[in-house]
Amino acid sequence: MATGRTHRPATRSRGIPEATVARLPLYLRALTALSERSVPTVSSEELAAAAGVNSAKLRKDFSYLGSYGTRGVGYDVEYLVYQISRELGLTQDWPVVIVGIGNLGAALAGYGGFASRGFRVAALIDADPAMTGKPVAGIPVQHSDDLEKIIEEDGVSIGVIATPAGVAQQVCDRLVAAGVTSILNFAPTVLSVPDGVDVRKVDLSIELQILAFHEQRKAGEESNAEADAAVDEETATAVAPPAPRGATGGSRKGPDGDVPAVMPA
Ligand SMILES: NC(=O)c1ccc[n+]([C@@H]2O[C@H](COP(=O)([O-])OP(=O)(O)OC[C@H]3O[C@@H](n4cnc5c(N)ncnc54)[C@H](O)[C@@H]3O)[C@@H](O)[C@H]2O)c1
Repeated sequence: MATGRTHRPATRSRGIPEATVARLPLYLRALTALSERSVPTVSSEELAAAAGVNSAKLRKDFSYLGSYGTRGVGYDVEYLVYQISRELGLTQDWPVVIVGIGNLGAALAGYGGFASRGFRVAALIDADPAMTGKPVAGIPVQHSDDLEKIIEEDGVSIGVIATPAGVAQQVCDRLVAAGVTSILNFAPTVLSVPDGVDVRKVDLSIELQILAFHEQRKAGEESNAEADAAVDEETATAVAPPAPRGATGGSRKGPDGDVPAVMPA
């Protein structure tokens, strides 16, 4: 089994911080939408809002690209699309293999967003012999015995793992040994890779768990607020002086006669 770290240093060789690299796809997505609407320029504030990023952070990020915009005009949308695409290495075609063509792998194979962003699905690989030759999203599935040959022939450097967790490390090791240097891992397990190999992990259940945490906290805040209001109300009732007899609207008739009105909290 391969050993080593799964993370790169915080900055890349060209001095762009990893956090900035992680935001570039967000800018690109927002800019692509503007470009499709033929919007020629955009202010840092507008683009930051569209990308869900703080505008000062955006200006700092763009300074790493050498892009400063024009005062009063903003950034040239088409040029920024080109600059960010170039920085992310999207101006070239990236053949990708997907390993594990079950529910998830098949859905990923059919996802048009890969191709439109320059990621060509070069091969679909699965260990189940019954799937060999069957087309998924128009691509025939190939058997995992041929994994090394497929990677070499297609010059693949990016592999997507959508196998069960128990075999993910073994699949990862084979991908890496065959020359893959970037892995997108959907299996719920931590992969160990040698230096020089990048792993990105996608786990929707972790995202849901984080949302659950926030939901719980919001619910806690609401019930605390309700409890506080109830305590305030009780305190107010306890200290409220009896309403003067005969005060209009300040008393109501109960079965035992006049009942003191509750003071508003
Ligand atoms: N990250 C996420 O958000 C997310 C979401 C859904 C599923 N998953 C994970 O993705 C993986 C796949 O889920 P699924 O629902 O598609 O499962 P699935 O059982 O439908 O598909 C798994 C596929 O992997 C193949 N396979 C098994 N061993 C293999 C090997 N050694 N080499 C190549 N192929 C192999 C199987 O034949 C099968 O076709 C699981 O690990 C699951 O936990 C992750």
